Order: sequence, then C-alpha cells, then structure tokens
Amino acid sequence: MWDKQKTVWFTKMHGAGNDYIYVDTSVYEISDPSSAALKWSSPHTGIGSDGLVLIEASPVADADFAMRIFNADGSEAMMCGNAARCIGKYLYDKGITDKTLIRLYTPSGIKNLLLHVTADGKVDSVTVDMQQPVLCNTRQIATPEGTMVEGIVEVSGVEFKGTFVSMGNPHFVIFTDDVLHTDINLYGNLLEHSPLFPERCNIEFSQVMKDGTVRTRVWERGSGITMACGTGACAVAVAAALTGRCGRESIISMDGGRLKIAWSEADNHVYMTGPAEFVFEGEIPNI
Ligand SMILES: N[C@@H](CCC[C@H](N)C(=O)O)C(=O)O
Repeated sequence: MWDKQKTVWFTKMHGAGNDYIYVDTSVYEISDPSSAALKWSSPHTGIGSDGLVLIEASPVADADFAMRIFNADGSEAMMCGNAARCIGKYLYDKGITDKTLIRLYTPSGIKNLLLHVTADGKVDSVTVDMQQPVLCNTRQIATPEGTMVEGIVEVSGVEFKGTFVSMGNPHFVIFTDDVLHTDINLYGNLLEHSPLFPERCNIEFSQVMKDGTVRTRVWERGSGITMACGTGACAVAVAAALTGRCGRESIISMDGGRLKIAWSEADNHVYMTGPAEFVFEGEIPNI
C-alpha cells in the first residue's frame, strides 16, 4: 500500500467530454500543480486528461470556493467553463455544500454557478454566469486596437477569417463552410503559437448548420484538441451573434456534447448551461 501522506486522492470528471483531474486542496496539498498537471495528464504514463483542476478555499469572503486550472502542458489558465460546472457537481454530490447557488472564485473573477438538481438529489447540469465577453485586449491580441472581428490571418499559406473574444482567456473563432474536414490539428497548433497572440490562444473552428446549431471543433491552448471547451463555446456564441450568424441564444455542438449559450442583452453576461459527469476516482503518488 502507498503511504497515505505521499498520495493524492483524485476524481476524474468531464463536461461534454472535456476531462480534467480534480483534487480538493483542503485535503491534499499539491506543491507543484504545474508539474502535476503535466505528469498526470499523460494518457500513457499518468491518469490521462486535458489538465488538472484544484478545488480550493476561497481567498475572498464573498465567494464560497475557488478554482485553479492547469492545462495538460502545465500552463495555468484564467478560466475553464467546463471545469466550473464539474466543480458545482463535485461540491454538491459529495455533500461538501448544500447550496445550489455557488460563488466560485477564479483568476478571472467570481462566477455564479446555478446547480440543476434531479429528483434523486444529484446535479445533472449547471448554468454558469460567465460574465461579460471582452472584445478588446491588447495583451491577448497583437493588433493596434487589441480587437479583431472577421479579420484575415494567414498561416502556412492558408487564410482564415476570425474573431477574437476573451472570456477571461483568449479565443479566436473561425467560421468555415466545412468544419468536419478542416485540419484543426495543423492549423489549431499553428494559430495557437502565432505572434498575433502574445499569450497564445484557444482556437475554435465553427460552422452554422442547417438546423441553426453551431458545430464546433476545438484546439485548446496548452492541451491541443479537446472534445469541448466551455469558454470556447461562449466565445463562439458571441462571435456568431456579433457577425449576424446567430441570435443571442445558441446551441454549440462540439465533439463531446452540446452547450446552451445565452448572451443576455440585459446585462451583457454570457450564461452557459451544460452537463457535468463523474468518470472515476483513484489514488496517485503526490508530485
Ligand atoms: N477547457 C476549458 C478552458 C481551459 C483553459 C484553456 N485551454 C486556456 O489555456 O485558456 C473550458 O472549458 O473553458
């Protein structure tokens, strides 16, 4: 048996297929989360995941808990929409809180989570107030104005038209006529590392389908292709509304599932609703 002091109990969860390892740091201290994310995310020599999420005590009085998110390459991100929903389920289903409205502190501000609980007392979906999208950020996009709406970007001799949207973290949304045949592995990787994005970037390739849903495939900064991205879905919904492709409410359909996004005219906040699921739990040597 492993020495308890040297091991960490983890929970693997996913939100629309975007899978992370969750650790409650009120029980287990992770001294080097960046190295832990890199090591444990490996599908062959670790647990396998898109990254590591720490559930922490809130550093401020007006939030209930806090979240930190590390990509599979060990880089820390400002926000993760799918992880926010999973944290809501983790806290409620494990009896850590009985609140159905949780205030979650993140590096990009406090997010309100509204838990939808079924008759058998389990959370099956969560609505997150993702706050206001930011269309201008000179740190995240290297244009003179710090904005880009339907701008042309060339990578490896191919031109893409894209829109920059920050949901705390940076996103570049590209609408295409054939999303299923776009080489997102090649172009996502090149765009992530383009000098246009000084902090690198998450890239979404999207297509509005006949039924009005927005089929989206995701290349995430620091993790590569993922089955879904919550902040990415919000960015796609905002870009689609901004460019007249959709209204203020849309369904973003990604490889691992669908998210419902509403960009409110009343408060300019983006509300994301979607599932959260447990996968398995286990014990791993601490870093
Ligand atoms: N999958 C997440 C976003 C995770 C962070 C992202 N890769 C970044 O570096 O900004 C989501 O669901 O929002």
